[in-house]
Amino acid sequence: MGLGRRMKKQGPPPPLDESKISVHKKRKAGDSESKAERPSDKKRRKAEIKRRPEPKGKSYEAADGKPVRSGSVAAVKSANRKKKLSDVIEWNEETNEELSHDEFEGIDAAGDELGGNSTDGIGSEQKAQAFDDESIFDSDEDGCIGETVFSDEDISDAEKKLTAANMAGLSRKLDQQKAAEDEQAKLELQESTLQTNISNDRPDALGDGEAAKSVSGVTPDMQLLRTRITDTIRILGDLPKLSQPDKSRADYMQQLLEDICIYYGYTSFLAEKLLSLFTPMEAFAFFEANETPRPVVIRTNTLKTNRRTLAQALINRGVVLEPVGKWSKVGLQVFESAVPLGATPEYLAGHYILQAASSFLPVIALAPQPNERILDMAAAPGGKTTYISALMRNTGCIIANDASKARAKGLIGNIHRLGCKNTIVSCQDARTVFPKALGGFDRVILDAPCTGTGVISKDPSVKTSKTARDFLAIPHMQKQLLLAAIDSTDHSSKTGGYIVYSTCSVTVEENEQVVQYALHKRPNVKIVDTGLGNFGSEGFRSYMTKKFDERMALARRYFPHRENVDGFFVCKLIKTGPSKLVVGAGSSKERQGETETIEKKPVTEEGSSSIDTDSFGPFDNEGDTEIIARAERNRLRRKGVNPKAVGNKLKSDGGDLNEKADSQDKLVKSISVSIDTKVTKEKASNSRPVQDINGRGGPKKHGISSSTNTKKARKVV
Ligand SMILES: C[S@@+](CC[C@H](N)C(=O)[O-])C[C@H]1O[C@@H](n2cnc3c(N)ncnc32)[C@H](O)[C@@H]1O
Repeated sequence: MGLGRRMKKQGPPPPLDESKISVHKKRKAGDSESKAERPSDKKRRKAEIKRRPEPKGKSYEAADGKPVRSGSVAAVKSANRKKKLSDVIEWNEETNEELSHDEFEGIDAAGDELGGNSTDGIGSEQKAQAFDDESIFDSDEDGCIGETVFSDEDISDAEKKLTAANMAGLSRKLDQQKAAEDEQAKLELQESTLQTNISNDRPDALGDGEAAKSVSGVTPDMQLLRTRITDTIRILGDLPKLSQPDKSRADYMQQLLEDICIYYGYTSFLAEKLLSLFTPMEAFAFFEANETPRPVVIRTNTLKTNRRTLAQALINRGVVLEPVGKWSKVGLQVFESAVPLGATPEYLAGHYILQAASSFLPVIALAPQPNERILDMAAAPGGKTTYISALMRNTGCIIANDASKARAKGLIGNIHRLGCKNTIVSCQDARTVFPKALGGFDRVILDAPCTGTGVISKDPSVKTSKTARDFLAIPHMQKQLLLAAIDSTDHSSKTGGYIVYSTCSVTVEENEQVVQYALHKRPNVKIVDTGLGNFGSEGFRSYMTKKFDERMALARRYFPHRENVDGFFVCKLIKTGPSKLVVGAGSSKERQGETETIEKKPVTEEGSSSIDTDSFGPFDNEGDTEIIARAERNRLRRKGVNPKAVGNKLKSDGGDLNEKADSQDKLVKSISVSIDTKVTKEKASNSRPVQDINGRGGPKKHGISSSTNTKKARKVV
């Protein structure tokens, strides 16, 4: 379905709350947009609170741990919104401080933009630095020096003009929003009058009255079911006062679980897992948020344009949009579009990519620097790869890997469309290839394959398709991938040594537990601040009976009902020493307490190398020829041809294949040499050791000839 049609059908998505509450907008008293939105928000909250009678003096706990008035999801939403408001204001104020003196100052060359300090480090000092970097890396003026930028900051003339042009669309959006809210308030009012079982102080959510019969029928009455869900949540919020004397908390939780499964269509396995992450009231808000689409967001490709120019071009085509929020200077939120966003001339020219807002965050946390070697382990379709490339201004080298051939095609398409020239695509299982064939990266991003519990609004099939087995197999793979990511990182990188782990899932098994496992297996890494400020919530330090590393709070969690973005987890690690591999359990080496270095650190010109040549070579041409000939015989057999009948030809083919392999060798060698030259030139300015794309280089004194490297490159690239 085209985007335009989707939006027409569903109406405009609610804007990212965060974008509505930036300090800038708050301060602008005359801003019609912020003026227009606040009363309607208030009205909705009022309507929500009004329709649910609250027992006097009772309070529930919101996510921030502060008590809120009981009885309404709106109360939790409101409390969370307030928390977010204060968080964002705090963040924005901090950021503004940074911006006030240097946002657009001193930019006289594209590279300078990235030439600042690393965002990375630890603690508050690091945080401040990270904000600095945010303002440096993520700015709009890339490649468009001298032009006014379209940004959230007070470059108001440009923004005013743009907003004026956009005004009609934005007010239409507000009208629609208001109509939707009125409709919702009406529905909720009707719903509250239907609460037949709240005739006294103790709602009978577990009773077998009419309501219970209606919801347990073949076609349950969804309205009553919803009412029972809200009643149960209310009771769970004040069990001593509201519960029936003979019913326990477990009874109510069981009822809630069953009702949620029926109402929203989850398997009880998944509903229980998700329910366990929140208070019942917040869980309800989460399940509700999964029923509505997140805002459509596009990311400006700063390799080709800037946000203001892009916004203007799209507005001229009838697109209603506004900046995504203070935290990004490249995102635009689209409310309405007269044209399909995936087919505009700007899209085809690579001026933007459709990308969920939360998917920007791992890249911001990665904070790539110019001229670095970066590995994107699971890259397709390339939203993050292309963002990294833009932040590096097409310098250095990104290895964009994905195990899926089909998805890699999309990745290649995006890389070409967006004009990324510092990227090499490989299609391998990252668990086996890295760091065996390639290692020593300055930074590694692992946006891991996951169950997708953060993107249920996009893919509702997750509600029923994920089984207990998935929650064993997928975290297992994530753990393997994260260890490979760590082992592929150069701990002695002068500019980096960082790993970012992210998923679009909200479960603990795929997030904190995976990171905890990696911390246990690799004591040479520790968690550092993501540099994402207070946007999002802290990672869990404990879950049920499990306790995690104290620094897990530095990881960030994002939820659809809190930040109005896809559910996401982002954790940043720093590698402090080389990886050691304890050889397989029970092996003689382990018994002797020996360890083996597996990190493929780049070979420096001066010498020191940690390369274990035995583990990946040498390559055997004769052996290869035999394997190729055998494969050919099998292929012929499958086609029904007797290999012996073409025996002689096959022999000569063997020769041909040898020649082919040789000529391929030459070709790859020349590619390798040209990349070598590129990396050498770029690295020279950083006076870093010369490397080839394998992360190695230098003279043969380490026992690796350049042709060996070439063969390895051929295997991977
Ligand atoms: C969450 S998606 C990545 C999205 C991507 N980072 C982006 O921003 O566009 C996860 C990807 O991991 C890939 N994948 C799954 N198993 C893998 C493996 N063992 N090695 C490398 N990639 C893998 C999948 O094909 C999928 O494209």
